[in-house]
Amino acid sequence: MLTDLATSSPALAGQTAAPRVVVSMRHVSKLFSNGTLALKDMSLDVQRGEFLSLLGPSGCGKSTALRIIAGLGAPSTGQIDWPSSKINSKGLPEGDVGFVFQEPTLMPWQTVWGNVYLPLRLRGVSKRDADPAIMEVLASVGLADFTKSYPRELSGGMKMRVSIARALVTKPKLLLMDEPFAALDEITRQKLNDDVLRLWRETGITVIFVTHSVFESAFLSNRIVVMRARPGQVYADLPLITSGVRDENYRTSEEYRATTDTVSRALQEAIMRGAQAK
Ligand SMILES: Nc1ncnc2c1ncn2[C@@H]1O[C@H](COP(=O)(O)OP(=O)(O)OP(=O)(O)O)[C@@H](O)[C@H]1O
Repeated sequence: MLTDLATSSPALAGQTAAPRVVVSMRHVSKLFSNGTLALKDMSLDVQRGEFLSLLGPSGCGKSTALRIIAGLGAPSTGQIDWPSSKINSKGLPEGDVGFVFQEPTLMPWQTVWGNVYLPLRLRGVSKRDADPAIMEVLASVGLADFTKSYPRELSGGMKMRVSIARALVTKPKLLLMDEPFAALDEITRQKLNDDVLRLWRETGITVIFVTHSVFESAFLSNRIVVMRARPGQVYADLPLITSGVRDENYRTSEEYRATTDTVSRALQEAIMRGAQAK
């Protein structure tokens, strides 16, 4: 029998309430000052507990959409709504959003502990009070034994784990990830995919994950939003159903292969539409 991955998540199993919208893009367009229309009339409701991938060709506006959701850029027209969050004076849900970029952007002069402390320090939390949360999140990403290490002593994958821990230490409701594993080798990438999926299941956090990779999006997501370019828009919105846990066996299953076929086709169509609009 087919089961939605979200309902097989222990963190979500007890949540019987109707899905709630965490963030909503309403007719968002973005025209940059150089005349590039990066997004045109993009609307998207992200439901609580979803693992949603934004997939699309280079330049279709994935990062622009994510940055607008994060408040790192304003829409030219349209708006972002946070129906289930308290909003601060800047129109943002204070403390409710974590961001992981493609580059880990760690402070080289700080230890792993010090880097993960940053968001709590900015909120005025003392080192002593912050320590339990930092140790917990570092354990959850497998770095409990590296608290005193400096970034230069870590591998690329470990640096990315620090970046994820830093984004999670404030326990945000929504985690935004912009091609976080694109620069990593395939084995490290698969391991981090497993870890992110486990963290998602354990915490019930909502994730928006930007990627170019059909395989990565099909492995991780329970919803894939395929974007087309020129202008950036939603081309297809694909709910993903899986019969069980997404693990090593799933990677080689017929079900995964069929899913990647479907997603690849949608992406090819989206690319063709973008090319026709050139
Ligand atoms: N600050 C900016 N000023 C002008 N144009 C920009 C700016 N940022 C992005 N763009 C343009 O907007 C379009 C969308 O860019 P964006 O980075 O959002 O795409 P993307 O889908 O994330 O691409 P990629 O997958 O290659 O990272 C591109 O044409 C890009 O050149």
